[in-house]
Amino acid sequence: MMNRAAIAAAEVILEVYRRPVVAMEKADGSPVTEADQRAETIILEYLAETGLPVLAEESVAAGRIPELGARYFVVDPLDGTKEFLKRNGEFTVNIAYCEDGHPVSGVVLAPATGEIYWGGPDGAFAGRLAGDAIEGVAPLQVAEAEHPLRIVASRSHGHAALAELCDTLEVAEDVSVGSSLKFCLLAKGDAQLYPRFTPTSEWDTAAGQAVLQAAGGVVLGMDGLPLTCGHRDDKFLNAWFVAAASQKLALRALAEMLRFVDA
Ligand SMILES: Nc1ncnc2c1ncn2[C@@H]1O[C@H](COP(=O)(O)O)[C@@H](OP(=O)(O)O)[C@H]1O
Ligand SMILES: [Mg+2]
Repeated sequence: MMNRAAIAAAEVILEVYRRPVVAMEKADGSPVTEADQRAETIILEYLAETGLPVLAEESVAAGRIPELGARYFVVDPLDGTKEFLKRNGEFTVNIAYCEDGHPVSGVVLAPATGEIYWGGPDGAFAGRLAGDAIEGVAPLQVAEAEHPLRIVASRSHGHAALAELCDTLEVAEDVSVGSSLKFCLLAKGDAQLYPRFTPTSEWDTAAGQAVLQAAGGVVLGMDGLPLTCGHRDDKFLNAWFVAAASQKLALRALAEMLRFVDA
């Protein structure tokens, strides 16, 4: 059902993507487009069948914050709006299902390329959209190889500490990519580490986290525990985190990242 909702949202996003796009500015200064809003409306229609609350980026921006119980969805209808506006294809539809604050399952779909990644208790999978169908479905599994280490980072939100971390951890290659596709690169074994030094919201990470966890990876906050959702008092913002192919690698990176906290 989450996959169907994401596919329907992707169709609307592509329709907008094919014509000249006009960006508006949200209250927090970040860009939003007609695609973000229309995609979210469609996803909410699909998820309404479940009767569960939905924490969704554009609804929250408009002041519609649901009362979250133990089970709810977290939605970013268009993650990587900056990449969407740059027309580089690196934007995604994200839907996660959470229980007791933990992302349990999720889907990340890149409309421009048709790549779809999903994961949950039954494992993690990737495929490619062919109309409404998904073809070439294959299981996802992280690749833990620690040397050479491949690191992924935000294309639009870098941080000075990243260069130093790359030196310390003997990183072979660093790849920049927009949006939650970074989690998917780890899930499919193309990279091992995604350290995030700049803020994100829960809807930017929940679906990618579910996919990565289902593929054998981890997403840890600075306390060394898996990231959790539903933090209304923090305005649903995540602090720094690290996503990695293994717990061991995540903890090694965290030890380095802690040196930069408040630096
Ligand atoms: N200061 C900030 N506070 C909260 N989230 C931020 C932020 N700066 C960037 N982000 C988030 O980072 C996302 C993009 O990630 P990346 O830089 O890895 O591509 C954006 O998603 P949207 O495009 O959905 O707004 C946005 O939510
Ligand atoms: Mg986002």
